[in-house]
Amino acid sequence: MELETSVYRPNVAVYDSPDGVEVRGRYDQIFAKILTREALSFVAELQREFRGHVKYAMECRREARRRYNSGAVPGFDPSTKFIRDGDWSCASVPPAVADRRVEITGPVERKMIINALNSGAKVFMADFEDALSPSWENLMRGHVNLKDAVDGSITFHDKSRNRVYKLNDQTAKLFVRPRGWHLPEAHILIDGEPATGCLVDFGLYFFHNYAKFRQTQGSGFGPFFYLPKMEHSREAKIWNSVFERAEKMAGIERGSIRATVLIETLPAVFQMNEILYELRDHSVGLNCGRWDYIFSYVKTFQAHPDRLLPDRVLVGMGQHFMRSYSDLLIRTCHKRGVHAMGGMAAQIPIRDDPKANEMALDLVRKDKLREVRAGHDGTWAAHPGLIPICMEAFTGHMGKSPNQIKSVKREDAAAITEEDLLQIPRGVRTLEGLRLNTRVGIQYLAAWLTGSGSVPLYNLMEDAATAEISRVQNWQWIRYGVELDGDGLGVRVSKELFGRVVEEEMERIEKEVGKDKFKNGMYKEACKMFTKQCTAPELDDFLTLAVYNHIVAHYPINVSRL
Ligand SMILES: CC(=O)SCCNC(=O)CCNC(=O)[C@H](O)C(C)(C)COP(=O)(O)OP(=O)(O)OC[C@H]1O[C@@H](n2cnc3c(N)ncnc32)[C@H](O)[C@@H]1OP(=O)(O)O
Ligand SMILES: O=CC(=O)O
Ligand SMILES: [Mg+2]
Repeated sequence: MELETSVYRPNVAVYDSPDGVEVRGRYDQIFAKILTREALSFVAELQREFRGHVKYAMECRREARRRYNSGAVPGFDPSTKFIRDGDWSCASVPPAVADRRVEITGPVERKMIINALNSGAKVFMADFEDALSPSWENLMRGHVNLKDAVDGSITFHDKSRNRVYKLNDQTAKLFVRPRGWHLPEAHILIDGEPATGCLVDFGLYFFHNYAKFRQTQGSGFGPFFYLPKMEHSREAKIWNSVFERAEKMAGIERGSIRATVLIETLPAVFQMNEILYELRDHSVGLNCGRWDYIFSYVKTFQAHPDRLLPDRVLVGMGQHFMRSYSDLLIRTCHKRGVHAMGGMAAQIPIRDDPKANEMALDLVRKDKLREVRAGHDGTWAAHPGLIPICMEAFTGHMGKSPNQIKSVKREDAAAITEEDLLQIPRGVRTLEGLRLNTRVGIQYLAAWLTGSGSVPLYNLMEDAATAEISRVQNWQWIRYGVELDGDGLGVRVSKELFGRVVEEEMERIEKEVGKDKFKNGMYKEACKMFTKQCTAPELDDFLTLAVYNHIVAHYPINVSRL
């Protein structure tokens, strides 16, 4: 089916919502097929059952933050040592997803979904998180797209190129990543309060797709999910209960739903066993979400001026704290019988410069070889053009084995300590680092405000996680007036210096994107927001949460009911 959303006609119809549920987003007949009374009732049930738990978990995050801000550092929890030391395993891996050597990721856009499913990757992670700007239109179209993808009818007609896209006979297995616990969905009010974004994402997707998915993709299992940005196992416990609730509603076996948790916050690295334990009936492993992890390192240590990061480009997987995290993740997953997934190299193909392209591909190749040799069972690709390289690295090492869960134990990683996981990254800080953060942060935010959650910038993939690093690093450097020691000039970062950098980088952006795009895009608004966040006395928790209201579009309702 081709997706054609209706032309907006104000106030002609409203969604058929159950009691206590108010949909404030634009009405569209196509969206109404997703926002059915039954599906909304399911979302409302989830919201009512779990909102107290979610609020408590968010309060615990704030409490932990207060402790870190008073000088504490995260570490292993003595009270859950029995879980770390215990002899237990997760449920066995469903055959449909035993082989996950290359997974492609991307936002839930129609053409991207078709391209990703056809890409030759084993898995496609359809993203409502880092790669999506969660506007009402993006979210609802995303659900329509996923439903069409799961039932196999999805097509897309690119009119400018007169090209029709449809699914191949063989496609990647679909995983869906709902938003993190922290993000509200302001277009759906439940009992007068914005719904929890991830419960909307999960609830709508699950409700409409579980039956078909299990039949066609999961060989009796599924649906499959990726779970982002958790900080503690109590958050995994909520997800486990959500899954059990959904399985009960659907009348399917407990343990049908499976999820891979991204370890992408610093506190969560100390909770990997505990997270797997909570989800042991529903787990298919952990993934190294390296970009959010770096962001989280800065956020966790926002009040620790002795733990400043060097230039963003220097914080890679070669840093001791990053390597330790990846090694410990592999050991933990394999001990518990599940996949240890690698992460995303940020390089993407460079079409107009063969030499630069070869260098970019070589960086990806090296990153993937490092991952597979370390024992990872699979990895992420940001772009279809990277899949052959990722495949080659993983297949070259693993051969026909679907994964390395049983063959690579990494017992040596048992010796990794809290100090290893927290070791301060090494490297210099430069004015160019400050400039690049500023240029990337502003352009990313401008894209996000106008509906794109992942964009190519300076030949790299940028999304919410990578842009967060730019924001918090600028904040940290300004807050502590750090010396730019890589320039040899002894310059310290100040609000004044940052102000000049912003002005100059805005001029550069205008030159690079052209006057028209600069005028019609939201660069000036993005600049204001980004500057405010970088110079705020208190660090905002999330870039996207702080500016979310700018993409909320409430439509008046109740004029007539169809
Ligand atoms: C830190 C993290 O969370 S990582 C996970 C979240 N981030 C992501 O998922 C980012 C995914 N990647 C992307 O969004 C894109 O690759 C971008 C934005 C970086 C670059 O996209 P583009 O500028 O469209 O790339 P480009 O023009 O080279 O695309 C060429 C073709 O590949 C397709 N393509 C590019 N990336 C993807 C993808 N990830 N999935 C499916 N198709 C893709 C394009 O749709 C285009 O298709 P077409 O030839 O049929 O028109
Ligand atoms: O979600 C992935 C990350 O690196 O962040
Ligand atoms: Mg992430």
